[in-house]
Amino acid sequence: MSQSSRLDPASVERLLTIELARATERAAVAAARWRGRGDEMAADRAAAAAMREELARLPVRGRIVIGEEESGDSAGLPVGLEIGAAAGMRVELAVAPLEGATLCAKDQAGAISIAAAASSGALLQAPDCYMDKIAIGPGYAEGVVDLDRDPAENVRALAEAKGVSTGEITVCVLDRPRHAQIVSKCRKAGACVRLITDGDVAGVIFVTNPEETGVDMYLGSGGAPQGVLAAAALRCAGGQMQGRLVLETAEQRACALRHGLADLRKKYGVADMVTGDVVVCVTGVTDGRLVGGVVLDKSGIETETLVYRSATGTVRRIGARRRPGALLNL
Ligand SMILES: O=P(O)(O)OC[C@H]1O[C@](O)(COP(=O)(O)O)[C@@H](O)[C@@H]1O
Repeated sequence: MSQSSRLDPASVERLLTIELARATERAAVAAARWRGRGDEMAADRAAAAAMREELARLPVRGRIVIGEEESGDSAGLPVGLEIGAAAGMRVELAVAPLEGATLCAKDQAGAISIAAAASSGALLQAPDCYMDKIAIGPGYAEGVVDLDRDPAENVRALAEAKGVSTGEITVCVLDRPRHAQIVSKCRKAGACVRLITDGDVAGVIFVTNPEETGVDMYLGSGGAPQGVLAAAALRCAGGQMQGRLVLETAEQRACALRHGLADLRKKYGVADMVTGDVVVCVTGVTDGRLVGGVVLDKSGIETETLVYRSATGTVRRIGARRRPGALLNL
């Protein structure tokens, strides 16, 4: 009998908090070797291969539901891949071995490695399309902001709920031409807009800790798979999020239907995107407001990882230091 089959699901889930951290740590270290080298693909590939090796050791029967689109790379992490060492509990995995590949390639702040594990059927199988997103942190009444409201109205409602002026609200937005309206409306309402060039998973997660990150609200469209990863973190750390798929092509619509998403205009809340308990790990690749980046030097390798667990709402910050050369067997 394998070890995992002797463990009850709750114990497996607790074990996953550290085992999953190993996977994001290892991917982050692999990606960090490519920081500033201008090669996004190489950084992506290195992170995926490293994460795959570590996920293969998980004491579960895992299946990737959010991952890479079919790349044909045998070391990658495509959607549908069955992975894990044991024949025990079935687990769904959502992964972005390197989220913010451009940030990594340019050695800019905010590149992370992220993975989430949940029980079978718990994660929304978002197709590879955009998602319109709005998110705020914990402690507010449900519905204080809404995806279908004007950005200025959302800024005013959040300021009122927070008991501050709109000038004290900071909205994080991906710096894209498609967001020009959102940016100008938020600014006109008096809010400060923090533009990020990439990495909206971290952008959304910022709202869970406004004291540290300075971000009260996230607005705009980014990847739908990234939306599910961010929702998983919010399921653990608290906060509200709404997301709606932006299905522009017939292929994307067909893919959504194949994944069982019958209502293509549905506004998903956190609990719709992640319906059960989840564990989420985020390791920094480059320095960022959420986590510090990998430190690689003669004396060793340091990583910083945030580990979120929805069952208890625990958020751990794990700093790890390894001997030089310990890279391949973290
Ligand atoms: O660059 P686009 O097309 O606006 O897409 C936005 C998406 O790209 C990212 O900025 C980076 O994603 P990658 O790491 O896959 O390049 C995401 O965080 C975001 O959801």
